[in-house]
Amino acid sequence: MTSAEKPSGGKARSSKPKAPTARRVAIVGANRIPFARSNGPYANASNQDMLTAAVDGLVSRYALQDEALGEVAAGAVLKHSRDFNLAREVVLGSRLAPTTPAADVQMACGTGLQAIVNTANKIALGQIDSAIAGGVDTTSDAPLAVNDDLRRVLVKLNSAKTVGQRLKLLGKLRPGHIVPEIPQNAEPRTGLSMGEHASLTANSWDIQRADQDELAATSHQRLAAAYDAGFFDDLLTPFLGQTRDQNLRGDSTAEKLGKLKPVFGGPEGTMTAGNSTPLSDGASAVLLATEEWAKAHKLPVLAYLTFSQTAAVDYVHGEEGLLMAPAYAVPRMLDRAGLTLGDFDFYEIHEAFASQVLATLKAWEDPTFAKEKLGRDEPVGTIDRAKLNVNGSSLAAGHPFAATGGRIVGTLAKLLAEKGSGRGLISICAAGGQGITAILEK
Ligand SMILES: CC(=O)CC(=O)SCCNC(=O)CCNC(=O)[C@H](O)C(C)(C)COP(=O)(O)OP(=O)(O)OC[C@H]1O[C@@H](n2cnc3c(N)ncnc32)[C@H](O)[C@@H]1OP(=O)(O)O
Repeated sequence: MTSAEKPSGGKARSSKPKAPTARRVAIVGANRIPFARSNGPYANASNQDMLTAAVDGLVSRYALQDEALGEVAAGAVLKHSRDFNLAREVVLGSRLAPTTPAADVQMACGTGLQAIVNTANKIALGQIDSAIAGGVDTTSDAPLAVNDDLRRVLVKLNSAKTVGQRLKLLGKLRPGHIVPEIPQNAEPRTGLSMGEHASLTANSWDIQRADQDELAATSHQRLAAAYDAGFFDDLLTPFLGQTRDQNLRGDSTAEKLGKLKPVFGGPEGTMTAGNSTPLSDGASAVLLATEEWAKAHKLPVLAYLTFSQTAAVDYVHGEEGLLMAPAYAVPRMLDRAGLTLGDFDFYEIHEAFASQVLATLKAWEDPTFAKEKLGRDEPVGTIDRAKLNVNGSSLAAGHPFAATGGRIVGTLAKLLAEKGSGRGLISICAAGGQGITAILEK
């Protein structure tokens, strides 16, 4: 080491450098605002407003006023350019100490869980002791961009030095320049919407309409029952008058859902507004820490985050469905954890579309998928449906993209805390052909 490389302050330390050690990562708490339908009660709320409400809900519940956490990590799928580091803006607008560092995360619908895993890894490696992680999304306040031609003129106008230069540039403006670029719920590389992609997958896996409607009705019924039982009382902060997820219809039945018209896949399609998630607004946040931090703050541990995995599929050149990456991520994660698909008390599979959940379950049960796609002699396994999304999921709650990970982690951590022991599996599909999964244990 040259003298210039020595740590400031003079002598190099004599003590042995510490090797990074894996520490247990505790889920200490979770909070979200009720989810709302697009252009509903949160139509005038921004991503910052909603995520700050979710974070400040944790601050109130766990007495974190002026607390400097190790990090806040969060993101949004759709966000304005003013929110370039949305997480940091949320810290500065919250009641946490402004000295809490913050990082922005983006992995489409995997954003919330990816933010949680990022901070969990830092806690495990001894880099931080506590964190809040989560996500937010609004389809009501989606950013509209000016089109490229107008942008070029405006940028040049900003640096024009003379009146003549400005007038010349203004003379280039055409009526078509004012047409904004509206964000599309579509894959940039295929131009197909998430629903159209899911419909192709539903056809290739032969997913029946009646099974999709049954799954959607169950999601509504279970979420309504969980609200009635008070399950969400300490997981939710009311926001703008909402105390429950606005999309929830506890009286949903497969029969009623069976009457809705197809919205994806043409007139013969099986996917409807009832068995697809609605466009939604909302935010969620999760408090993670070491066991020592939790103990020092006199906070009980709900559950531990023990494993996570990501996977991606080539939906552009290959035959694989856009939202099928969890079918690969889960078996990989099970192998790393030394577990089988049956070794869980709860399964939280994000319901982007009922058909997508059913296609994933079918892939895990399929010997050909196991052999040809996973290189396994046996299928991954079958899930006991009684343990799947026991308190409802995205079809009923709604799906503000980046907020779904925190909703699921909070729900599962509380389920495990109530049970007192056990293990839960989380699986989330994401745009871009990606998937992220995790295991929580108590
Ligand atoms: C992004 C990622 O990274 C990964 C992912 O998660 S992919 C998933 C991303 N999310 C999406 O793509 C969102 C997809 N959803 C949509 O685009 C829209 O919600 C949609 C096109 C499916 C429907 O939109 P819409 O037509 O505005 O729905 P909406 O008007 O609310 O409902 C249509 C009808 O169904 C009815 N309906 C909906 N849910 C019902 C239920 N549970 N029970 C009974 N009826 C129901 C409504 O009452 C309505 O009936 P009327 O026409 O008689 O009023």
